[in-house]
Amino acid sequence: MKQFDFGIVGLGVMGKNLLLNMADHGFSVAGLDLDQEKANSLEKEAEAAQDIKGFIAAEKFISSLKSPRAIMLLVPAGKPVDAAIGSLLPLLDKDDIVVDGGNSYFLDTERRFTELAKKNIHFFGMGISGGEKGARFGPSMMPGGDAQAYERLRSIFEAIAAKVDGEPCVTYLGKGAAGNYVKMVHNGIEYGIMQLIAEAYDIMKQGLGYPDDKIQEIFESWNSTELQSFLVEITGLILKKKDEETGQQLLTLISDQARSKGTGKWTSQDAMDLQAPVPIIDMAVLMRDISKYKEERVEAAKTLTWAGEVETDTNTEMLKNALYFAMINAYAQGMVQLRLASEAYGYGLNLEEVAKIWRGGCIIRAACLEDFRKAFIKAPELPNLLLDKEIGASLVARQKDIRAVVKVAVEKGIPVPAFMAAISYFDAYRSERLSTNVIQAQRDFFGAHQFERIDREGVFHAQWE
Ligand SMILES: NC(=O)C1=CN([C@@H]2O[C@H](COP(=O)(O)OP(=O)(O)OC[C@H]3O[C@@H](n4cnc5c(N)ncnc54)[C@H](OP(=O)(O)O)[C@@H]3O)[C@@H](O)[C@H]2O)C=CC1
Ligand SMILES: O=C(CO)[C@H](O)[C@H](O)COP(=O)(O)O
Repeated sequence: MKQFDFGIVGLGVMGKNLLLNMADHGFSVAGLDLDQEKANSLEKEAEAAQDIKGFIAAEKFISSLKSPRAIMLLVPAGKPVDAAIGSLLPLLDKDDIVVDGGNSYFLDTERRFTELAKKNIHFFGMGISGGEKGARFGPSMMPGGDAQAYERLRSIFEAIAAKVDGEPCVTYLGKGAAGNYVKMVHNGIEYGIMQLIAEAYDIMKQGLGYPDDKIQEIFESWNSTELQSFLVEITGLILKKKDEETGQQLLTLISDQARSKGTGKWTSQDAMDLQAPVPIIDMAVLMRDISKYKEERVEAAKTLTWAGEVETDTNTEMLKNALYFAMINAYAQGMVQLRLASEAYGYGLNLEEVAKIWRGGCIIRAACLEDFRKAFIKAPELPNLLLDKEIGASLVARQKDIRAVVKVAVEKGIPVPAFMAAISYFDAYRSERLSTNVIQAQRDFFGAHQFERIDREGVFHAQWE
């Protein structure tokens, strides 16, 4: 039987393209997937000269690989990785190498390393970036952990990696789960930049009222300036794409509910543990979260209306109103967390009672807690205090003042991140439509992650170029 140099488990977006890339570089490769169609499509897409075979039976796949074996997992992070390892493990031999090329949580990688080491199997995590095209024609790869095992595979990875000035975009990064950790933070930065681009788009669209073709030209031109980057480049291309059926700009038909797979959230969570402030990444994660509250946003848009132009200066009365506005938003956010925690952990919390006992004695006691209590008596299932008629009206009446305070603070260079977070949360929550459709389009462009549309049911993938 033919013996292959390298095997990949999971023939989806990344696995299939990495195998084709390896075959381009003269390696003989085999792939395993649970789905016969995917195994077939791998062979169909290969060129005659390429040495590629697809399998759906783990035994045949494993016995087709040269020993000691080199196998990479490219299956979704979490349980599928453990399931894939579980199915391979009885078939592996001492000194075989298993590389997890997916976006696994770094502590899962540490655990898997320990478990596989007991069986004398080398295991290491290697984050991979570049999406579908990167995998096919040259990704950036971030290995860490077992340095000797990496060394055995280095020539393959260096051959298939992207090159800059002749240097491959892959190098051993450090011990343990360093590879997955670096890729996690890469994705956190990715989230931050995608959110910033979406905001820049929104400022041009809503704030300056530019037509779509002008915004497209601006993004395209920015890519020839100091902003040159993959994400700016693809945004220019995304804005160009017309929907084949309606002839409209496809972006405007994409749902603004942004999906995510976890790496951005983990970046924020671990940054908090390390006391590493990453507020842009935090904001990017929470904007994807807020985007999910579509029904509430549509509802809030009806009552929490914009109050018009703001003052150019501020005074203590305005500051008092701004502080009240921001404080109410802080309570509203905490109450939403309690409601969700109650559902998730089965606490059976009654938020009216929480508001009641917080009215006195505790550090956050305040006159407004009586208003919250009344709001929850009126509507025990109230999803967010901002949706209460009286509370909402009290915020609408004060919004000009917090906007003025933030404006003055920004002009004078005074850090007011909590005031900014309050007004940003309010504005995001009262947005019937957010610019997170840009994020959904970007995710589909680079990673074939698919998107929902506003004019029909289902999930879609576009050929963006
Ligand atoms: N798409 C992207 O842009 C990028 C993805 N990644 C990461 O790479 C990994 C793979 O992503 P991607 O290729 O997009 O995912 P896909 O969902 O496109 O592909 C995963 C494939 O793995 C198969 N699979 C799942 N479990 C097993 C198993 N036990 N044995 C064999 N095959 C299995 C799936 O089959 P089935 O569908 O039938 O379940 C599917 O074909 C993930 O961790 C992802 O986060 C990293 C960088 C970029
Ligand atoms: O790793 C990637 C890109 O570098 C993947 O495309 C990842 O899925 C992106 O994260 P998310 O799906 O949460 O937007």
